[in-house]
Amino acid sequence: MSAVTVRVPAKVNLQLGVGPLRDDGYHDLVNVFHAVSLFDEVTAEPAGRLEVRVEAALDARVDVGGVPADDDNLAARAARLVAARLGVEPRVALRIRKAIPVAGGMAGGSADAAAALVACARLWDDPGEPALDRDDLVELGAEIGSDVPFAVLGGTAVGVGRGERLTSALTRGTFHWVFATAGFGLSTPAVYAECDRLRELRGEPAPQPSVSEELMTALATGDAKGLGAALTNDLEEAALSLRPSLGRVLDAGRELGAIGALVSGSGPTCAFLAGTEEDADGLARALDGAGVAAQVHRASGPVPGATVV
Ligand SMILES: C[C@](O)(CO)[C@H](O)COP(=O)(O)OP(=O)(O)OC[C@H]1O[C@@H](n2ccc(N)nc2=O)[C@H](O)[C@@H]1O
Ligand SMILES: Nc1ncnc2c1ncn2[C@@H]1O[C@H](COP(=O)(O)OP(=O)(O)OP(=O)(O)O)[C@@H](O)[C@H]1O
Repeated sequence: MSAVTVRVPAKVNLQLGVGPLRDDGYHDLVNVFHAVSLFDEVTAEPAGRLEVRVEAALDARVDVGGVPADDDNLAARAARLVAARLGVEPRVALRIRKAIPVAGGMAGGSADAAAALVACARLWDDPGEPALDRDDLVELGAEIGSDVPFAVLGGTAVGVGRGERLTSALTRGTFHWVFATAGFGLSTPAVYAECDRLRELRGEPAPQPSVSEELMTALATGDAKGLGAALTNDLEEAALSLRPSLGRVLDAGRELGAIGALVSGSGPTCAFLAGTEEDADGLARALDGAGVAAQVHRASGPVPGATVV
């Protein structure tokens, strides 16, 4: 087989309930993932050895400077895992075209890992009698990072454990989003640590999170207003504590008509829900004009996970 290209979406967390810190350094979560139409592409092509090339997607003003173009890239780790599982050498050139903001809380690195899992399995597995199915790739993804399994699956899903044990959620229709990126990144471990610190400061025991019924009902009935009201993120306070300027971005989105607003995952990207596609277009233009964000993107969800194109 020659080259395989896989398209993979970004995510926003519709509910991020953070429980106690576990002995292994992770937190128990209730993590409602939602895949949105902001895509990276990974092309895998047979080569003499494992190589990684990272570039910004055409028309995307993504700064790829901080993304490793070596073995540390999560996509390279994914290629090695698939090769080990199939008993082949990881002789592949991975070309990553990024449109998902880097270190933005939208799981860009995890998305590339998921795309590489799917692409390398397609390159190396026996098409007649595949050794690895989608579920195996979801499982392999958990060895790379907590967000990787969802990027393989896509759609909307509830993640428990550290976010890697997934169940698809019922949704109706399409939701329209606007994303405001920041000119800086936030480190995921630093944001979780800040969440713990703030809780300790208040003497507040970490709650055991549970899935929001309001959220599930809004998703199942396609109720954008209900969804906007039910969005929650336990990491938001921590992200705002580390970067108070994000508060102004959230306020601007709300004032300009968003029906829901929150920090995406560990931030710093802020996510805004609009009632209709037209509303989202208007909100994106207004937010751009307000000059509070580095970049403003329109997207919709749910969309499928890593898919061969
Ligand atoms: C913030 C989210 O993006 C929301 O989906 C994820 O929880 C983070 O997922 P991720 O980037 O794939 O994170 P991983 O690579 O698995 O873990 C990076 C670090 O984040 C923290 N981490 C992550 C997941 C989790 N359930 N609890 C944690 O405390 C830990 O410090 C961990 O060392
Ligand atoms: N393919 C990749 N794309 C982006 N970053 C990568 C990749 N591989 C490794 N990294 C590293 O991971 C760090 C976090 O990048 P990423 O874009 O995944 O953050 P994020 O979107 O905040 O993740 P999450 O939402 O899962 O917490 C980067 O600073 C970079 O050093």
